[in-house]
Amino acid sequence: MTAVKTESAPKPETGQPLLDVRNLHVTYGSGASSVPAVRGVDLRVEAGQKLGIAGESGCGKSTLALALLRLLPASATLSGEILLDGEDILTMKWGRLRAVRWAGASIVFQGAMHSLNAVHRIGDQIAEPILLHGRATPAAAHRRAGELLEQVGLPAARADAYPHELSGGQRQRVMIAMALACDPRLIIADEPTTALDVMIQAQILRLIEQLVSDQDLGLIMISHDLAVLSDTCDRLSVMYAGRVVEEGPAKQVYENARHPYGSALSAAFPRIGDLSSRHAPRGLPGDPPDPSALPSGCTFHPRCPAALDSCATEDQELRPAGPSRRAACVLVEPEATVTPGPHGGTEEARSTS
Ligand SMILES: Nc1ncnc2c1ncn2[C@@H]1O[C@H](COP(=O)(O)OP(=O)(O)OP(=O)(O)O)[C@@H](O)[C@H]1O
Repeated sequence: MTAVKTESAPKPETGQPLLDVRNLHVTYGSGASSVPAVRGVDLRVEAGQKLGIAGESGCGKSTLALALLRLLPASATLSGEILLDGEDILTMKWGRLRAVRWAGASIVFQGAMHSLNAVHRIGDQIAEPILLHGRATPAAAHRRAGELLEQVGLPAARADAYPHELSGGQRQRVMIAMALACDPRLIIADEPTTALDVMIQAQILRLIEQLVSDQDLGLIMISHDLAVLSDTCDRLSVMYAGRVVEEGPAKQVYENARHPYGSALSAAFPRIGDLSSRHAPRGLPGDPPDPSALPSGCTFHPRCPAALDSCATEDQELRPAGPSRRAACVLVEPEATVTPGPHGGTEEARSTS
């Protein structure tokens, strides 16, 4: 992985956020076969704030999550800034980066069975980052592992179990305990409830919410499911083809997306128990583009039911779309709403008030 410095954006006037990502680009490979997976993403997370990142498979969400802690393979080139408490992760020396991983920010990956080591007891696995960071003696680290298990709703005695002795939901709780082991300020959860059944999914989401609020942590939660994110998070960023195309307060983005892609994604993911006409599930035809062969103009235009002729040639930047909201669509004005139309298209309603 290569980090390339680019020109800094101006510093905000107000207090420094916990995480401030500026103009982040990630490209896999080089030359004609390069894959621009993340293209100029800006994000901010304050302590105690929960940011959801939504988008279909292939939109660059996991690449973004891994980039935040420089966990990408060597073929990835990064540029921009990732300021965690004001320190740039991209230019950090290795020693400092090792200290920041787990203790500054930690990641809960999807699929706990693959992330846990099958041949080690879970208590040892939770204690490992504590020992690696020299935070405690082996005995104290194991005591702490038991406390962490209790914090995530498991008996401390489960520390002696192997991963295969636990259910999927219990293993995900272990992953969360491990992520908390070195008292990070930011948790990045990449599809933390994928592959869990709906009841367990809800329990894990409530657990994450509780821990984040009790410990005043920042949270980035990644999912393709806009309904889940809108229930859990304060703000949402919707990604398409490596870019954020819409951002704003979570419930507003879910209920009344301004970008036709946000609108289509919210229609595709109804809330459980909310299959009213407003949120009857509707499929979004087609697939996100191959990042190595992006369409011209707005990358969503080939799938967009509201596309104008100009969308095939003119790219759109994020623009204000209401208080604390932005969207990258030519149809969007601060007072405008783009709502799903009766046939799966979108209708634009501009308020004159
Ligand atoms: N190691 C890699 N080398 C080359 N291309 C990659 C690599 N990892 C991911 N990509 C490509 O980068 C793009 C973004 O992938 P990424 O996994 O970040 O998307 P995603 O939105 O997280 O999707 P998913 O939810 O399926 O994980 C995809 O086109 C993917 O094929």
